[in-house]
Amino acid sequence: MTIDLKTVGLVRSGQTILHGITARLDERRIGVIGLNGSGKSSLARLIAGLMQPTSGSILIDGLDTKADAKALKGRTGFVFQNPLNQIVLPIVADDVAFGLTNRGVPRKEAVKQARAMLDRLGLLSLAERPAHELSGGEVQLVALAAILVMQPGLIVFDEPTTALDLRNARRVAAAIDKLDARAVVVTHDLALARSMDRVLLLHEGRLHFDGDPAEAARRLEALAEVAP
Ligand SMILES: Nc1ncnc2c1ncn2[C@@H]1O[C@H](COP(=O)(O)OP(=O)(O)OP(=O)(O)O)[C@@H](O)[C@H]1O
Repeated sequence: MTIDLKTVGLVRSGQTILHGITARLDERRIGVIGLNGSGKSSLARLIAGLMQPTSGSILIDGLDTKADAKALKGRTGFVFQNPLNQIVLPIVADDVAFGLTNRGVPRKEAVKQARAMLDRLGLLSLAERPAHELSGGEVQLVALAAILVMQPGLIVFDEPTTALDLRNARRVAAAIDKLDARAVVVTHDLALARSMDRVLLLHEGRLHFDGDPAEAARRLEALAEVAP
């Protein structure tokens, strides 16, 4: 799967949030880092097709996120920064099955697939638990299960380890590492960023650096020092 960013620009409420971002991404794990407000979440949402660019275009395997939105539906998953917003049904297994039933898979089969996915992530013990009782780390992993069960080719994560302790952050990082799907990961977690194949560093809506993860992390540290 290739993500082709072609001079992607985004203007919101008269403010330019992204300035002509161009990159052709073929790697399996793409990190996106930058200071607060640099445009990371906006870029992630554009790649996932949740918003449309104001100028330029984004092609996923040659399909335009704007013109071919219908064809791309279901191919890309998005894991939100606060995955509690993503949970719609009270019991974990039903929630993980929700996307499948929505797609027309019979409920029994959908729940079976959901339980298998929870099992794969080592979360089967959570299947019958009320979702609102889960810890932050468990919610993050359940949200990931709900996306994975849909078998998207690309998963976009918006700060997946924020608010997680080291153990759960590592579990999420390991789950991302094991994915069959491609991943775009927005993160402030430099250990997670360093584990990616390629990292985009955004600064004030511009692509400040694109390439080696360790170098991207070093450049971010340099930006953090000079930032007011
Ligand atoms: N709908 C909007 N209207 C106006 N400005 C917006 C809108 N959405 C985002 N912005 C602004 O765009 C800039 C980039 O926001 P974005 O959420 O993409 O940054 P980010 O790099 O993900 O930040 P953070 O690390 O704080 O989550 C910010 O200055 C933000 O205030």
